[in-house]
Amino acid sequence: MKHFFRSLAHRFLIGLAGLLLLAISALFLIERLVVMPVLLEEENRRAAQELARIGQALEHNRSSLLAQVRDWAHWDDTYEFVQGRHDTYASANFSREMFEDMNYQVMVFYTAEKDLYWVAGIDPATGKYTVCSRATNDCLWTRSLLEVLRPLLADTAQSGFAVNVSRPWPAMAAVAPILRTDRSGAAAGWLVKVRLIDSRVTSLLEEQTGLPVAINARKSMASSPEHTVVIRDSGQLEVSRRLAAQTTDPALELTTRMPRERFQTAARLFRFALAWTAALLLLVMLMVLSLLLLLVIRPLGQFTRFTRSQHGINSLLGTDSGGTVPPSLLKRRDEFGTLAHHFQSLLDQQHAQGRMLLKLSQHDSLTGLANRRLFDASLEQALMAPGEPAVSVMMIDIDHFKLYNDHYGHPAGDECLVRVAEAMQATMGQQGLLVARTGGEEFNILLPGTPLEVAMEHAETLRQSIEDLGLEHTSSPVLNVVTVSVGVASTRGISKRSGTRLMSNADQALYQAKDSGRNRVTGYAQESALSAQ
Ligand SMILES: Nc1nc2c(ncn2[C@@H]2O[C@H](COP(=O)(O)OP(=O)(O)OP(=O)(O)O)[C@@H](O)[C@H]2O)c(=O)[nH]1
Repeated sequence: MKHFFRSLAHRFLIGLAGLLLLAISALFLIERLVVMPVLLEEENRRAAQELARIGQALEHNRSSLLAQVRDWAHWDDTYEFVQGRHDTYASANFSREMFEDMNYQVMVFYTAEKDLYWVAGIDPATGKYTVCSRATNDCLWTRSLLEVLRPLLADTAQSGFAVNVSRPWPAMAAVAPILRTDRSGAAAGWLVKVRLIDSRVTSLLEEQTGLPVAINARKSMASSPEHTVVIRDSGQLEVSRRLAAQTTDPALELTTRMPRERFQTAARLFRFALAWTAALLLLVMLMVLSLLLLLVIRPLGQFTRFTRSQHGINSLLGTDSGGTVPPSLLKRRDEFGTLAHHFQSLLDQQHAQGRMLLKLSQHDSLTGLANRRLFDASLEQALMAPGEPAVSVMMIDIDHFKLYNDHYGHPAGDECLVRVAEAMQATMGQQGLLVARTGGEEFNILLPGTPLEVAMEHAETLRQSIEDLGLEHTSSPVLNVVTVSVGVASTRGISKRSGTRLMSNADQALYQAKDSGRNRVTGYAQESALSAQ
Protein backbone atom coordinates (compact mmCIF):
# COMPACT_ATOMS: atom_id res chain seq x y z
CA MET A 1 0.00 0.00 0.00
CA LYS A 2 2.91 2.32 0.86
CA HIS A 3 4.37 1.67 -2.58
CA PHE A 4 1.01 2.38 -4.16
CA PHE A 5 1.02 5.94 -2.77
CA ARG A 6 4.62 6.53 -3.83
CA SER A 7 3.71 6.32 -7.49
CA LEU A 8 3.04 9.70 -9.07
CA ALA A 9 0.41 8.16 -11.36
CA HIS A 10 -1.42 6.61 -8.41
CA ARG A 11 -1.29 9.86 -6.48
CA PHE A 12 -2.71 11.73 -9.44
CA LEU A 13 -5.37 9.05 -9.88
CA ILE A 14 -6.41 9.39 -6.25
CA GLY A 15 -6.30 13.19 -6.47
CA LEU A 16 -8.42 13.25 -9.60
CA ALA A 17 -10.87 10.71 -8.15
CA GLY A 18 -11.18 12.94 -5.07
CA LEU A 19 -11.80 15.98 -7.25
CA LEU A 20 -14.40 14.08 -9.27
CA LEU A 21 -16.16 12.99 -6.09
CA LEU A 22 -16.08 16.57 -4.83
CA ALA A 23 -17.48 17.92 -8.08
CA ILE A 24 -20.27 15.33 -8.17
CA SER A 25 -21.12 16.00 -4.51
CA ALA A 26 -21.21 19.73 -5.27
CA LEU A 27 -23.55 19.12 -8.21
CA PHE A 28 -25.73 16.90 -6.04
CA LEU A 29 -25.87 19.56 -3.30
CA ILE A 30 -26.68 22.25 -5.86
CA GLU A 31 -29.55 20.10 -7.07
CA ARG A 32 -30.85 19.51 -3.52
CA LEU A 33 -30.25 22.95 -2.02
CA VAL A 34 -30.67 25.31 -4.95
CA VAL A 35 -32.45 23.85 -7.96
CA MET A 36 -35.10 21.71 -6.24
CA PRO A 37 -36.25 24.47 -3.85
CA VAL A 38 -36.56 26.86 -6.81
CA LEU A 39 -38.55 24.32 -8.81
CA LEU A 40 -40.81 23.56 -5.82
CA GLU A 41 -41.37 27.26 -5.20
CA GLU A 42 -42.28 27.72 -8.84
CA GLU A 43 -44.69 24.78 -8.57
CA ASN A 44 -46.27 26.30 -5.45
CA ARG A 45 -46.64 29.65 -7.18
CA ARG A 46 -48.33 28.02 -10.15
CA ALA A 47 -50.62 26.05 -7.83
CA ALA A 48 -51.62 29.25 -6.00
CA GLN A 49 -52.33 30.91 -9.37
CA GLU A 50 -54.55 28.03 -10.47
CA LEU A 51 -56.44 28.12 -7.18
CA ALA A 52 -56.89 31.85 -7.58
CA ARG A 53 -58.31 31.20 -11.05
CA ILE A 54 -60.88 28.79 -9.60
CA GLY A 55 -61.63 31.32 -6.86
CA GLN A 56 -62.26 33.97 -9.49
CA ALA A 57 -64.61 31.63 -11.41
CA LEU A 58 -66.50 31.02 -8.17
CA GLU A 59 -66.68 34.73 -7.51
CA HIS A 60 -67.98 35.23 -11.02
CA ASN A 61 -70.71 32.68 -10.27
CA ARG A 62 -71.60 34.57 -7.08
CA SER A 63 -71.69 37.85 -8.98
CA SER A 64 -74.10 36.39 -11.51
CA LEU A 65 -76.29 35.15 -8.62
CA LEU A 66 -76.24 38.69 -7.18
CA ALA A 67 -77.23 40.09 -10.58
CA GLN A 68 -80.13 37.66 -10.70
CA VAL A 69 -81.19 38.67 -7.17
CA ARG A 70 -81.13 42.31 -8.20
CA ASP A 71 -83.25 41.49 -11.26
CA TRP A 72 -85.90 40.06 -9.03
CA ALA A 73 -85.56 42.57 -6.19
CA HIS A 74 -85.70 45.70 -8.32
CA TRP A 75 -89.07 44.88 -9.79
CA ASP A 76 -92.50 46.41 -9.08
CA ASP A 77 -94.14 42.97 -8.81
CA THR A 78 -91.72 41.90 -6.07
CA TYR A 79 -92.09 45.29 -4.44
CA GLU A 80 -95.84 44.80 -4.33
CA PHE A 81 -95.54 41.14 -3.32
CA VAL A 82 -93.41 41.76 -0.26
CA GLN A 83 -95.96 44.29 0.92
CA GLY A 84 -98.80 41.78 0.51
CA ARG A 85 -100.28 43.49 -2.51
CA HIS A 86 -99.66 40.89 -5.21
CA ASP A 87 -101.74 37.71 -4.82
CA THR A 88 -100.59 35.89 -7.93
CA TYR A 89 -96.85 36.66 -7.58
CA ALA A 90 -95.99 33.41 -5.81
CA SER A 91 -97.97 31.13 -8.07
CA ALA A 92 -96.75 32.96 -11.17
CA ASN A 93 -93.05 33.03 -10.29
CA PHE A 94 -92.25 30.16 -7.97
CA SER A 95 -92.04 26.66 -9.31
CA ARG A 96 -89.77 23.69 -8.81
CA GLU A 97 -88.67 23.95 -12.47
CA MET A 98 -87.66 27.58 -12.03
CA PHE A 99 -85.50 26.63 -8.98
CA GLU A 100 -83.94 23.75 -10.84
CA ASP A 101 -83.35 25.71 -14.06
CA MET A 102 -81.79 28.64 -12.24
CA ASN A 103 -79.91 26.37 -9.86
CA TYR A 104 -81.43 28.08 -6.79
CA GLN A 105 -81.81 26.16 -3.57
CA VAL A 106 -83.73 28.66 -1.51
CA MET A 107 -85.29 32.13 -1.98
CA VAL A 108 -86.15 34.19 1.08
CA PHE A 109 -88.14 37.43 1.19
CA TYR A 110 -87.88 39.75 4.15
CA THR A 111 -90.01 42.74 4.96
CA ALA A 112 -88.62 46.25 5.39
CA GLU A 113 -88.45 45.49 9.12
CA LYS A 114 -86.30 42.49 8.24
CA ASP A 115 -88.94 40.02 9.29
CA LEU A 116 -89.28 36.83 7.30
CA TYR A 117 -92.04 37.25 4.76
CA TRP A 118 -91.80 34.36 2.36
CA VAL A 119 -89.51 31.36 1.81
CA ALA A 120 -89.40 28.82 -1.02
CA GLY A 121 -86.95 26.16 -2.10
CA ILE A 122 -85.90 22.55 -2.50
CA ASP A 123 -84.76 20.68 0.59
CA PRO A 124 -81.30 19.23 -0.32
CA ALA A 125 -81.85 16.36 2.10
CA THR A 126 -85.22 15.17 0.74
CA GLY A 127 -85.41 16.91 -2.66
CA LYS A 128 -88.86 18.16 -1.64
CA TYR A 129 -89.98 21.50 -3.06
CA THR A 130 -91.83 23.77 -0.60
CA VAL A 131 -93.23 27.27 -0.71
CA CYS A 132 -94.17 28.88 2.60
CA SER A 133 -95.55 32.15 3.80
CA ARG A 134 -93.53 32.86 6.94
CA ALA A 135 -91.91 29.74 8.42
CA THR A 136 -94.64 27.22 8.44
CA ASN A 137 -94.04 23.61 9.27
CA ASP A 138 -93.42 22.73 5.65
CA CYS A 139 -90.36 24.94 5.58
CA LEU A 140 -88.85 23.93 8.90
CA TRP A 141 -85.88 22.49 6.99
CA THR A 142 -84.87 26.10 6.17
CA ARG A 143 -84.62 27.11 9.83
CA SER A 144 -80.91 26.64 10.28
CA LEU A 145 -80.26 28.37 6.95
CA LEU A 146 -82.40 31.32 8.00
CA GLU A 147 -80.34 31.61 11.19
CA VAL A 148 -77.23 31.87 9.09
CA LEU A 149 -78.84 34.43 6.74
CA ARG A 150 -80.27 36.75 9.38
CA PRO A 151 -76.98 38.41 10.33
CA LEU A 152 -76.47 39.20 6.65
CA LEU A 153 -79.35 41.64 6.76
CA ALA A 154 -77.73 43.64 9.54
CA ASP A 155 -75.02 45.17 7.39
CA THR A 156 -76.70 45.03 4.04
CA ALA A 157 -75.61 47.80 1.76
CA GLN A 158 -78.11 49.46 -0.48
CA SER A 159 -76.85 47.70 -3.59
CA GLY A 160 -76.68 44.22 -2.06
CA PHE A 161 -73.87 41.68 -1.99
CA ALA A 162 -73.02 37.99 -2.29
CA VAL A 163 -71.13 35.72 0.13
CA ASN A 164 -70.18 32.10 0.70
CA VAL A 165 -71.73 30.22 3.61
CA SER A 166 -70.68 26.89 5.00
CA ARG A 167 -73.76 26.08 7.08
CA PRO A 168 -76.01 24.17 6.87
CA TRP A 169 -74.43 23.27 3.50
CA PRO A 170 -71.66 24.77 1.38
CA ALA A 171 -73.50 27.44 -0.54
CA MET A 172 -73.41 30.98 -1.85
CA ALA A 173 -75.99 33.58 -0.90
CA ALA A 174 -76.82 36.91 -2.61
CA VAL A 175 -78.81 39.66 -0.86
CA ALA A 176 -80.41 42.73 -2.45
CA PRO A 177 -82.91 45.35 -1.20
CA ILE A 178 -86.41 45.15 -2.78
CA LEU A 179 -87.02 48.33 -4.74
CA ARG A 180 -89.35 49.55 -7.42
CA THR A 181 -88.35 48.80 -11.02
CA ASP A 182 -87.21 52.42 -11.39
CA ARG A 183 -85.43 52.04 -8.03
CA SER A 184 -87.24 55.01 -6.54
CA GLY A 185 -88.27 55.16 -2.94
CA ALA A 186 -87.20 53.20 0.11
CA ALA A 187 -86.61 49.44 0.22
CA ALA A 188 -89.77 47.45 0.82
CA GLY A 189 -87.82 44.47 2.04
CA TRP A 190 -84.93 42.13 1.24
CA LEU A 191 -84.53 39.26 -1.15
CA VAL A 192 -82.01 36.48 -0.57
CA LYS A 193 -81.19 33.74 -3.04
CA VAL A 194 -79.16 30.72 -1.98
CA ARG A 195 -77.32 28.48 -4.43
CA LEU A 196 -75.80 25.25 -3.20
CA ILE A 197 -72.13 24.79 -4.01
CA ASP A 198 -72.60 21.24 -5.24
CA SER A 199 -71.44 19.17 -8.17
CA ARG A 200 -73.36 21.38 -10.57
CA VAL A 201 -71.38 24.43 -9.50
CA THR A 202 -68.06 22.59 -9.31
CA SER A 203 -68.62 21.06 -12.76
CA LEU A 204 -69.19 24.54 -14.11
CA LEU A 205 -65.99 25.72 -12.42
CA GLU A 206 -64.15 22.73 -13.87
CA GLU A 207 -65.47 23.64 -17.33
CA GLN A 208 -64.34 27.23 -16.91
CA THR A 209 -60.89 26.49 -15.48
CA GLY A 210 -60.06 23.08 -16.94
CA LEU A 211 -59.06 21.83 -13.48
CA PRO A 212 -60.73 19.33 -11.15
CA VAL A 213 -62.53 21.23 -8.39
CA ALA A 214 -63.83 20.17 -4.99
CA ILE A 215 -65.39 22.55 -2.47
CA ASN A 216 -66.11 20.97 0.88
CA ALA A 217 -66.97 22.05 4.40
CA ARG A 218 -64.13 21.16 6.74
CA LYS A 219 -64.39 20.93 10.50
CA SER A 220 -61.49 23.25 11.12
CA MET A 221 -58.58 24.63 9.22
CA ALA A 222 -55.59 26.07 10.93
CA SER A 223 -54.47 28.09 7.94
CA SER A 224 -55.57 31.54 6.95
CA PRO A 225 -57.70 31.97 3.79
CA GLU A 226 -54.64 33.12 1.82
CA HIS A 227 -52.55 30.14 2.83
CA THR A 228 -52.28 27.43 0.22
CA VAL A 229 -51.80 23.87 1.42
CA VAL A 230 -49.87 21.69 -0.98
CA ILE A 231 -49.74 17.91 -0.73
CA ARG A 232 -47.40 16.22 -3.18
CA ASP A 233 -47.20 12.71 -4.39
CA SER A 234 -44.97 11.52 -7.21
CA GLY A 235 -47.40 12.32 -10.02
CA GLN A 236 -49.89 14.81 -8.62
CA LEU A 237 -50.20 17.91 -6.56
CA GLU A 238 -53.20 18.42 -4.28
CA VAL A 239 -53.68 22.10 -3.54
CA SER A 240 -56.25 23.50 -1.17
CA ARG A 241 -57.13 26.85 0.31
CA ARG A 242 -59.70 28.16 2.71
CA LEU A 243 -62.43 30.17 1.08
CA ALA A 244 -63.57 33.45 2.55
CA ALA A 245 -67.09 32.79 3.84
CA GLN A 246 -69.70 34.45 5.97
CA THR A 247 -69.75 31.37 8.17
CA THR A 248 -66.41 29.96 9.14
CA ASP A 249 -67.41 27.03 11.30
CA PRO A 250 -67.06 24.72 9.53
CA ALA A 251 -64.76 26.33 6.99
CA LEU A 252 -65.09 26.00 3.26
CA GLU A 253 -62.15 24.47 1.53
CA LEU A 254 -61.40 24.73 -2.16
CA THR A 255 -59.30 21.86 -3.48
CA THR A 256 -57.88 21.04 -6.88
CA ARG A 257 -55.38 18.58 -8.28
CA MET A 258 -52.66 19.34 -10.76
CA PRO A 259 -50.31 17.10 -12.67
CA ARG A 260 -46.67 17.64 -11.79
CA GLU A 261 -45.45 17.35 -15.37
CA ARG A 262 -43.70 20.71 -15.47
CA PHE A 263 -41.87 20.06 -12.24
CA GLN A 264 -40.97 16.52 -13.24
CA THR A 265 -39.79 17.57 -16.70
CA ALA A 266 -37.62 20.33 -15.23
CA ALA A 267 -36.23 18.00 -12.56
CA ARG A 268 -35.60 15.32 -15.18
CA LEU A 269 -33.87 17.81 -17.44
CA PHE A 270 -31.67 19.04 -14.63
CA ARG A 271 -30.75 15.50 -13.59
CA PHE A 272 -29.99 14.68 -17.20
CA ALA A 273 -27.70 17.73 -17.38
CA LEU A 274 -26.19 16.69 -14.06
CA ALA A 275 -25.47 13.17 -15.28
CA TRP A 276 -23.91 14.52 -18.46
CA THR A 277 -21.83 17.01 -16.52
CA ALA A 278 -20.60 14.23 -14.23
CA ALA A 279 -19.85 12.00 -17.23
CA LEU A 280 -18.00 14.84 -18.97
CA LEU A 281 -16.05 15.57 -15.81
CA LEU A 282 -15.09 11.91 -15.60
CA LEU A 283 -14.08 11.94 -19.24
CA VAL A 284 -12.01 15.11 -18.82
CA MET A 285 -10.29 13.68 -15.77
CA LEU A 286 -9.53 10.42 -17.56
CA MET A 287 -8.12 12.42 -20.45
CA VAL A 288 -6.02 14.51 -18.07
CA LEU A 289 -4.74 11.32 -16.48
CA SER A 290 -3.96 9.76 -19.87
CA LEU A 291 -2.16 12.91 -20.98
CA LEU A 292 -0.27 12.93 -17.72
CA LEU A 293 0.67 9.29 -18.19
CA LEU A 294 1.69 9.87 -21.76
CA LEU A 295 3.52 13.18 -21.33
CA VAL A 296 4.97 12.93 -17.83
CA ILE A 297 4.67 9.63 -16.01
CA ARG A 298 5.81 7.33 -18.84
CA PRO A 299 8.95 9.32 -19.81
CA LEU A 300 9.67 9.78 -16.12
CA GLY A 301 9.43 6.01 -15.62
CA GLN A 302 11.72 5.49 -18.62
CA PHE A 303 14.18 7.93 -17.11
CA THR A 304 13.98 6.28 -13.70
CA ARG A 305 14.54 2.82 -15.18
CA PHE A 306 17.50 4.11 -17.17
CA THR A 307 19.16 5.87 -14.21
CA ARG A 308 18.59 2.77 -12.07
CA SER A 309 20.50 0.70 -14.61
CA GLN A 310 23.52 3.02 -14.41
CA HIS A 311 25.61 1.12 -11.89
CA GLY A 312 28.98 -0.57 -11.93
CA ILE A 313 32.23 0.13 -13.66
CA ASN A 314 30.84 -0.42 -17.16
CA SER A 315 28.27 2.35 -16.85
CA LEU A 316 30.96 4.59 -15.27
CA LEU A 317 33.11 4.06 -18.35
CA GLY A 318 30.19 3.94 -20.81
CA THR A 319 31.43 0.62 -22.12
CA ASP A 320 28.04 -1.13 -22.04
CA SER A 321 25.11 -0.47 -24.37
CA GLY A 322 23.05 1.03 -21.51
CA GLY A 323 25.40 3.98 -21.29
CA THR A 324 23.20 6.03 -23.62
CA VAL A 325 19.90 7.72 -22.68
CA PRO A 326 17.06 5.93 -24.58
CA PRO A 327 16.64 7.54 -28.05
CA SER A 328 12.90 7.97 -27.48
CA LEU A 329 13.76 10.45 -24.68
CA LEU A 330 16.49 12.19 -26.67
CA LYS A 331 14.10 12.69 -29.58
CA ARG A 332 11.55 14.58 -27.47
CA ARG A 333 11.31 18.33 -27.97
CA ASP A 334 9.84 19.09 -24.54
CA GLU A 335 11.47 19.53 -21.13
CA PHE A 336 12.13 15.80 -20.97
CA GLY A 337 14.08 16.06 -24.24
CA THR A 338 16.18 18.92 -22.83
CA LEU A 339 16.71 16.97 -19.62
CA ALA A 340 17.70 13.87 -21.61
CA HIS A 341 20.26 15.85 -23.64
CA HIS A 342 21.74 17.46 -20.51
CA PHE A 343 21.81 14.09 -18.82
CA GLN A 344 23.48 12.50 -21.85
CA SER A 345 26.22 15.16 -21.96
CA LEU A 346 26.82 14.72 -18.20
CA LEU A 347 26.99 10.99 -18.79
CA ASP A 348 29.46 11.45 -21.65
CA GLN A 349 31.66 13.60 -19.41
CA GLN A 350 31.44 10.97 -16.69
CA HIS A 351 32.38 8.23 -19.15
CA ALA A 352 35.37 10.23 -20.42
CA GLN A 353 36.54 10.94 -16.87
CA GLY A 354 35.96 7.30 -15.94
CA ARG A 355 38.05 6.11 -18.85
CA MET A 356 40.77 8.60 -17.98
CA LEU A 357 40.77 7.48 -14.35
CA LEU A 358 40.95 3.87 -15.44
CA LYS A 359 43.85 4.65 -17.71
CA LEU A 360 45.63 6.54 -14.94
CA SER A 361 45.06 3.70 -12.53
CA GLN A 362 46.41 1.11 -14.98
CA HIS A 363 49.30 2.96 -16.64
CA ASP A 364 52.61 4.43 -15.68
CA SER A 365 52.67 8.20 -15.88
CA LEU A 366 56.30 8.52 -16.98
CA THR A 367 56.44 6.02 -19.82
CA GLY A 368 52.75 5.52 -20.59
CA LEU A 369 53.23 1.77 -20.34
CA ALA A 370 50.87 -0.50 -18.40
CA ASN A 371 51.58 -0.57 -14.64
CA ARG A 372 51.82 -3.50 -12.28
CA ARG A 373 48.05 -3.51 -11.57
CA LEU A 374 47.16 -3.97 -15.22
CA PHE A 375 49.99 -6.43 -15.76
CA ASP A 376 48.91 -8.61 -12.81
CA ALA A 377 45.25 -8.57 -13.91
CA SER A 378 46.22 -9.44 -17.48
CA LEU A 379 48.49 -12.23 -16.28
CA GLU A 380 45.65 -13.72 -14.19
CA GLN A 381 43.34 -13.50 -17.15
CA ALA A 382 45.88 -15.20 -19.43
CA LEU A 383 46.43 -17.96 -16.90
CA MET A 384 42.69 -18.63 -16.73
CA ALA A 385 42.26 -18.81 -20.51
CA PRO A 386 40.44 -21.97 -21.63
CA GLY A 387 42.67 -24.82 -22.80
CA GLU A 388 45.44 -23.70 -20.47
CA PRO A 389 47.90 -22.58 -23.16
CA ALA A 390 51.53 -21.93 -22.23
CA VAL A 391 52.03 -18.45 -20.76
CA SER A 392 55.47 -16.86 -20.61
CA VAL A 393 56.67 -13.69 -18.96
CA MET A 394 59.81 -11.56 -19.28
CA MET A 395 61.27 -9.61 -16.39
CA ILE A 396 63.61 -6.86 -17.63
CA ASP A 397 65.99 -4.71 -15.60
CA ILE A 398 68.28 -1.92 -16.83
CA ASP A 399 71.86 -2.72 -15.96
CA HIS A 400 73.58 -0.43 -13.44
CA PHE A 401 70.89 2.17 -13.67
CA LYS A 402 71.95 3.65 -10.33
CA LEU A 403 75.31 4.47 -11.92
CA TYR A 404 73.43 6.03 -14.86
CA ASN A 405 71.45 8.24 -12.53
CA ASP A 406 74.49 9.10 -10.56
CA HIS A 407 76.42 9.97 -13.67
CA TYR A 408 73.82 11.76 -15.81
CA GLY A 409 71.39 12.93 -13.19
CA HIS A 410 67.86 11.88 -12.39
CA PRO A 411 66.10 13.75 -15.21
CA ALA A 412 68.39 12.09 -17.71
CA GLY A 413 67.58 8.83 -15.96
CA ASP A 414 63.89 9.51 -16.60
CA GLU A 415 64.59 10.25 -20.24
CA CYS A 416 66.51 6.97 -20.47
CA LEU A 417 63.57 5.09 -18.98
CA VAL A 418 61.23 6.63 -21.57
CA ARG A 419 63.53 5.71 -24.46
CA VAL A 420 63.91 2.14 -23.24
CA ALA A 421 60.10 1.90 -22.77
CA GLU A 422 59.53 3.18 -26.30
CA ALA A 423 61.92 0.62 -27.67
CA MET A 424 60.15 -2.18 -25.78
CA GLN A 425 56.78 -0.99 -26.96
CA ALA A 426 58.08 -0.78 -30.53
CA THR A 427 59.52 -4.28 -30.42
CA MET A 428 57.00 -6.19 -28.31
CA GLY A 429 53.94 -3.94 -28.02
CA GLN A 430 53.57 -3.85 -31.79
CA GLN A 431 53.09 -7.63 -31.68
CA GLY A 432 50.18 -7.22 -29.30
CA LEU A 433 52.16 -8.15 -26.22
CA LEU A 434 51.59 -6.30 -22.98
CA VAL A 435 54.65 -4.27 -21.88
CA ALA A 436 54.48 -2.98 -18.31
CA ARG A 437 56.71 -0.87 -16.10
CA THR A 438 56.46 -2.70 -12.80
CA GLY A 439 59.20 -0.97 -10.78
CA GLY A 440 61.74 1.91 -10.97
CA GLU A 441 63.87 0.49 -13.80
CA GLU A 442 62.12 -2.84 -14.00
CA PHE A 443 59.74 -3.94 -16.80
CA ASN A 444 57.58 -7.01 -17.42
CA ILE A 445 56.26 -8.38 -20.66
CA LEU A 446 53.37 -10.84 -20.90
CA LEU A 447 53.45 -13.44 -23.67
CA PRO A 448 50.19 -15.40 -23.61
CA GLY A 449 50.10 -18.63 -25.61
CA THR A 450 53.89 -18.54 -25.99
CA PRO A 451 56.21 -21.38 -24.97
CA LEU A 452 59.49 -20.60 -23.20
CA GLU A 453 61.70 -21.09 -26.28
CA VAL A 454 59.76 -18.62 -28.37
CA ALA A 455 59.62 -16.21 -25.46
CA MET A 456 63.38 -16.37 -25.13
CA GLU A 457 63.77 -15.55 -28.78
CA HIS A 458 61.55 -12.50 -28.29
CA ALA A 459 63.59 -11.56 -25.22
CA GLU A 460 66.80 -11.74 -27.13
CA THR A 461 65.38 -9.54 -29.87
CA LEU A 462 64.34 -7.07 -27.22
CA ARG A 463 67.67 -7.07 -25.45
CA GLN A 464 69.43 -6.48 -28.75
CA SER A 465 67.12 -3.66 -29.75
CA ILE A 466 67.89 -1.83 -26.52
CA GLU A 467 71.57 -2.26 -26.87
CA ASP A 468 71.17 -1.05 -30.47
CA LEU A 469 69.60 2.15 -29.16
CA GLY A 470 73.13 3.15 -28.29
CA LEU A 471 72.14 5.21 -25.27
CA GLU A 472 75.45 6.29 -23.83
CA HIS A 473 76.23 4.81 -20.38
CA THR A 474 79.89 5.46 -19.85
CA SER A 475 79.88 4.46 -16.21
CA SER A 476 78.49 0.99 -16.93
CA PRO A 477 80.96 -1.84 -16.30
CA VAL A 478 79.07 -3.94 -18.94
CA LEU A 479 79.18 -1.77 -22.08
CA ASN A 480 79.39 1.96 -22.69
CA VAL A 481 75.73 1.96 -23.74
CA VAL A 482 72.54 1.18 -21.84
CA THR A 483 71.86 -2.57 -21.69
CA VAL A 484 69.22 -4.74 -20.06
CA SER A 485 69.14 -8.15 -18.39
CA VAL A 486 66.09 -10.35 -19.01
CA GLY A 487 64.69 -13.27 -17.01
CA VAL A 488 62.14 -15.43 -18.83
CA ALA A 489 59.78 -17.97 -17.27
CA SER A 490 56.98 -20.11 -18.56
CA THR A 491 54.13 -22.09 -17.11
CA ARG A 492 55.44 -25.24 -18.73
CA GLY A 493 56.87 -27.52 -16.16
CA ILE A 494 55.32 -25.83 -13.11
CA SER A 495 52.77 -27.82 -11.20
CA LYS A 496 50.46 -24.90 -10.37
CA ARG A 497 49.47 -22.16 -12.87
CA SER A 498 50.06 -19.33 -10.47
CA GLY A 499 51.02 -15.76 -11.39
CA THR A 500 53.09 -15.35 -8.25
CA ARG A 501 54.98 -18.52 -8.94
CA LEU A 502 55.58 -17.59 -12.56
CA MET A 503 56.85 -14.12 -11.65
CA SER A 504 59.04 -15.57 -8.92
CA ASN A 505 60.59 -17.92 -11.49
CA ALA A 506 61.15 -15.02 -13.89
CA ASP A 507 62.76 -13.07 -11.04
CA GLN A 508 65.10 -15.95 -10.34
CA ALA A 509 65.98 -16.14 -14.02
CA LEU A 510 66.67 -12.38 -14.03
CA TYR A 511 68.85 -12.74 -10.96
CA GLN A 512 70.81 -15.38 -12.75
CA ALA A 513 71.15 -13.14 -15.82
CA LYS A 514 72.49 -10.36 -13.62
CA ASP A 515 74.68 -12.72 -11.75
CA SER A 516 76.20 -14.13 -14.89
CA GLY A 517 77.35 -10.73 -16.16
CA ARG A 518 74.24 -8.78 -17.22
CA ASN A 519 73.12 -7.73 -20.75
CA ARG A 520 71.77 -11.21 -21.32
CA VAL A 521 68.60 -13.33 -21.40
CA THR A 522 68.12 -16.16 -18.95
CA GLY A 523 65.28 -18.65 -19.01
CA TYR A 524 64.11 -20.25 -15.82
CA ALA A 525 64.80 -23.99 -15.64
CA GLN A 526 64.32 -26.49 -12.83
CA GLU A 527 67.91 -27.58 -12.70
CA SER A 528 69.87 -24.74 -14.26
CA ALA A 529 69.40 -21.44 -15.99
CA LEU A 530 69.45 -21.30 -19.77
CA SER A 531 71.46 -18.43 -21.05
CA ALA A 532 71.60 -16.52 -24.26
CA GLN A 533 74.70 -14.61 -25.37
N1 LIG B 1 65.76 8.56 -12.94
C1 LIG B 1 65.04 7.63 -12.29
N2 LIG B 1 65.66 6.72 -11.53
C2 LIG B 1 64.99 5.75 -10.94
C3 LIG B 1 63.57 5.71 -11.05
N3 LIG B 1 63.12 4.64 -10.31
C4 LIG B 1 64.19 4.05 -9.77
N4 LIG B 1 65.33 4.71 -10.14
C5 LIG B 1 66.68 4.41 -9.77
O1 LIG B 1 67.07 3.19 -10.24
C6 LIG B 1 68.16 2.72 -9.49
C7 LIG B 1 68.08 1.27 -9.25
O2 LIG B 1 69.31 0.86 -8.61
P1 LIG B 1 69.58 -0.57 -8.15
O3 LIG B 1 68.35 -1.21 -7.65
O4 LIG B 1 70.71 -0.49 -7.20
O5 LIG B 1 70.03 -1.35 -9.40
P2 LIG B 1 71.12 -1.04 -10.54
O6 LIG B 1 71.90 0.16 -10.16
O7 LIG B 1 70.38 -0.94 -11.86
O8 LIG B 1 71.99 -2.29 -10.49
P3 LIG B 1 71.66 -3.67 -11.12
O9 LIG B 1 70.16 -3.74 -11.26
O10 LIG B 1 72.21 -4.65 -10.20
O11 LIG B 1 72.30 -3.68 -12.45
C8 LIG B 1 68.16 3.56 -8.22
O12 LIG B 1 69.30 4.46 -8.21
C9 LIG B 1 66.86 4.36 -8.29
O13 LIG B 1 67.02 5.67 -7.76
C10 LIG B 1 62.91 6.69 -11.84
O14 LIG B 1 61.75 6.74 -12.02
N5 LIG B 1 63.71 7.62 -12.47
